[in-house]
Amino acid sequence: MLSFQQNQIPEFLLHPFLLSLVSLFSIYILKKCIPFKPFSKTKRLPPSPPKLPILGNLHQLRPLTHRSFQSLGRKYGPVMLLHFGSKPVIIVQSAKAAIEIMKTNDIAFANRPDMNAARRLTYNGKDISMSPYGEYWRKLKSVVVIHLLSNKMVQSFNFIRQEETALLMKKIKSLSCSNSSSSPVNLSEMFTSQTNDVICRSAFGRKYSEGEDGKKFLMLIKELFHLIGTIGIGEFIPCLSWINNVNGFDAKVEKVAKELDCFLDQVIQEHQNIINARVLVKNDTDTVMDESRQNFVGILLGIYNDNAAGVSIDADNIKAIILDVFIGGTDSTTATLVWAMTELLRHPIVMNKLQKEIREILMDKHDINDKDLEKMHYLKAVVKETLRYHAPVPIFNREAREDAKVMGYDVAAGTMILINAWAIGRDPTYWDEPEIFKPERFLDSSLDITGLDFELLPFGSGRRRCPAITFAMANVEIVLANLLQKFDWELPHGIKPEDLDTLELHGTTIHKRNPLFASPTHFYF
Ligand code: HEM
Repeated sequence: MLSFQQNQIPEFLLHPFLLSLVSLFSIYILKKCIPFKPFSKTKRLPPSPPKLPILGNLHQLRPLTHRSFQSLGRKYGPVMLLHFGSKPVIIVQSAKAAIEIMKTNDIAFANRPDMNAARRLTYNGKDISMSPYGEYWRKLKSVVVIHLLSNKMVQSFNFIRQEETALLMKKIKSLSCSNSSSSPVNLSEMFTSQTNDVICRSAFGRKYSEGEDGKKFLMLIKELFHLIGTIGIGEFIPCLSWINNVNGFDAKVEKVAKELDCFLDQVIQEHQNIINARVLVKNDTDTVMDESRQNFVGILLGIYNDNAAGVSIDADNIKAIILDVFIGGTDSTTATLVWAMTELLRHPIVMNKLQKEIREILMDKHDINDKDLEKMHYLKAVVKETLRYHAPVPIFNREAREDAKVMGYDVAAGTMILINAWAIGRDPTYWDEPEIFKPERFLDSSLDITGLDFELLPFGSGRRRCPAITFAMANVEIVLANLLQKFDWELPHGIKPEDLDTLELHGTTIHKRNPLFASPTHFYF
């Protein structure tokens, strides 16, 4: 995720020099020009750690924010009030409180916080993830849910997943044959390119991993991730907003936004040209539309050209939706695959049990389809446990549209809400031995990941939940099933399973900090 969650505190904000500088000036500025706006004294506010003037509680956060929140929550409870500079932020870290946000008061909390850089990068919030709740957002989300990511559409992209996974297996096989048996392959790198290729083909109808244009686009997406995950200091401390200008952050946002726009214009124009040319040659609009509507851009252009009442969209909508697909889909899916394989390598008994299930169901069948995956209950349990234990989007955000109450506390309109799905997934109130990776916990359980069970929220819940659960899971499952059917895996250089690191890299999506290497041996069946 969705990487739209602006939860990452920039490192420079935590730099000791800046902290002391800001603290020194803070009392002066506080007296002179910053009228703190506390909620009314008559309101019942959530517990809150002591805060500094100007910085609020920012100095108490570390780059792995989900872990900072969890440890503060142990002291201050599952609903706590922090201040990011002058901005009040409520941190939610229990399933009970999450229900009140995303079920009981879903509409009251259906906005996203408005952040300058993210807004600029998403066509002024014309995308789904940033746009405020309302008619416009509803229209866009229904376009995506009905036309791009419905079960039928996800099924129709099965051939893309199969082809790209087959290529991945071929690559691994050739590396495992050419190398000595102990030579490891970089699974992190391979998952990144498989996921990018599947999303590119679904979105654009072709891959962009080769060729100069494509490489530039993938670089731009990388920069986009970085910028969206970094909050300019001025968002929380308005009197320091000039820093974004001086340090080049604003200019960088502008440059990336323009270059992405240029690239997407080109892609849309190419698609429109194909549609026009085919109309001229065949003069058979229906056939032309059917052929061109096999990828997201084609489908969206079809809606744009039809201009049907109620679902009309403009060119910026198309571009913003496509960006959402990349921002939301690439990093989170890759991270899920890397964490799943990491845990399987750390737990050989689980890996063997999963291999047994997959090989028994498939026998000597090479191509794995959605029907085969349906039968793989242990695989589904492994994926759920991965999403619980390593929620790829550990924190997602909302904003209160009106005054509301959460667990008896008053929350003022405009307050930012951060839901720590990672901490909820490890809460001992709901989970037996939460710090242990144990897929068996899901075998006799009806808990699901679609946002109905609030102790497990990898995709969020309520109106703003992720629209791509089926799309994302289909790719994760097909890759894992193939990897484990076709290869046996071990850790390189005699690393013991318990010594494989699970260090995290901070960001909106939590990746494994060090790339995952593992040694494959081809399994003949
Ligand atoms: C394992 C993969 C993924 C995970 C863990 C994930 C997680 C999330 C989360 C936690 C949210 C916020 C939900 C909320 O606020 O309640 C979200 C929203 C979203 N995701 Fe995903 N996501 C994944 C894959 C994808 C993919 C593949 C796409 C697109 C093809 C996508 C598109 C979106 C969009 C557009 C939103 C915004 C929805 C809205 O604001 O209404 N995600 N995702």
